[in-house]
Amino acid sequence: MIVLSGTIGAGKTSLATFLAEHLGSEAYYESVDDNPILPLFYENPQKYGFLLQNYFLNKRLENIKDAQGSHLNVIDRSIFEDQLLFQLNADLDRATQTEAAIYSDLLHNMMEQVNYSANATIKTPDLLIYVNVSFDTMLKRIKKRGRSYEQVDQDPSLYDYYQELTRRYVAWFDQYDASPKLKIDGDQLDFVENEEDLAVVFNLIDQKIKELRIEG
Ligand SMILES: Nc1ncnc2c1ncn2[C@@H]1O[C@H](COP(=O)(O)OP(=O)(O)OP(=O)(O)O)[C@@H](O)[C@H]1O
Repeated sequence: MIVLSGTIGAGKTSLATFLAEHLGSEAYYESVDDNPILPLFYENPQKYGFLLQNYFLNKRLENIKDAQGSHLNVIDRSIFEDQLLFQLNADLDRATQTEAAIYSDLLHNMMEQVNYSANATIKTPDLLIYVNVSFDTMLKRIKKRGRSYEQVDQDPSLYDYYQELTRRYVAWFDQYDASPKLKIDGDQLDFVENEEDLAVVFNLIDQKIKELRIEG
C-alpha cells in the first residue's frame, strides 16, 4: 500500500490516478466534491470540525481496508495527516482541545484494530510519498481549482490557516516514521501539467519501490 500526502492542492489526487495506472494497480480516493460536510465546515469550523473529522476517519479506514489487497495500491491521502489538520483547528480555536483529544484516542484505537485484524495482510503503508509545495504554490493551486469554500478572497482568515498548515506539514513529514518515505518537490516538478516532470516523478518512485522491494 502506497499512501500519498501533502497539503491542499499539492496534486495528490492526480498523482494517485497517474501512479496507479503506471504501476498497474488500483487508486483509492477521498472524494472531495461530493463531501457534504466540507462546505459546512468552511462556513462554520467550530460547529462542523469534529463531524468532518469523523467523516474523514470513516472514509480513510474504508480506503485502507479496500487498498489492503496489494502492496502497490495507492491511497490519495494518508490517515496520519488528519490529526495534523484537526490539531491545527483546535490550536486556532476552530475546535476544542477536548474534541482533538477524543479524536486522537479514537484514531489510535482504530489503527490498532487495523493492525491486529486477521484480515489485514498489509498493515502499515509500504511507502509514504509526500508532495511538498510552498505556500505560494498552494495558494495558486487553490485559486486555479476554484472550489468556492476554499478561496481566501471569500474568507481572508483562511490565509493564516493555510500558512500555518504549510508550516506544520514540513515538521510533520520530518517526524513521520510509520513507514519508509519519499519527498517529491511539487514546486519544481509540475507532474499534472508537464509530462517530462511526470516521468521524473515516476522514475523517483520506481527507484524507491525497487530499493524497498515492494511487489504487488
Ligand atoms: N482532516 C481534515 N480536516 C479539515 N479539513 C480537511 C481535512 N482533510 C482534508 N480537508 C479539507 O478537504 C479539502 C480537500 O483536501 P485534500 O488536500 O485532501 O484534497 P485536495 O485539495 O484535492 O488535494 P490535492 O490537490 O493534493 O489532490 C481541503 O479543503 C482540505 O482543507
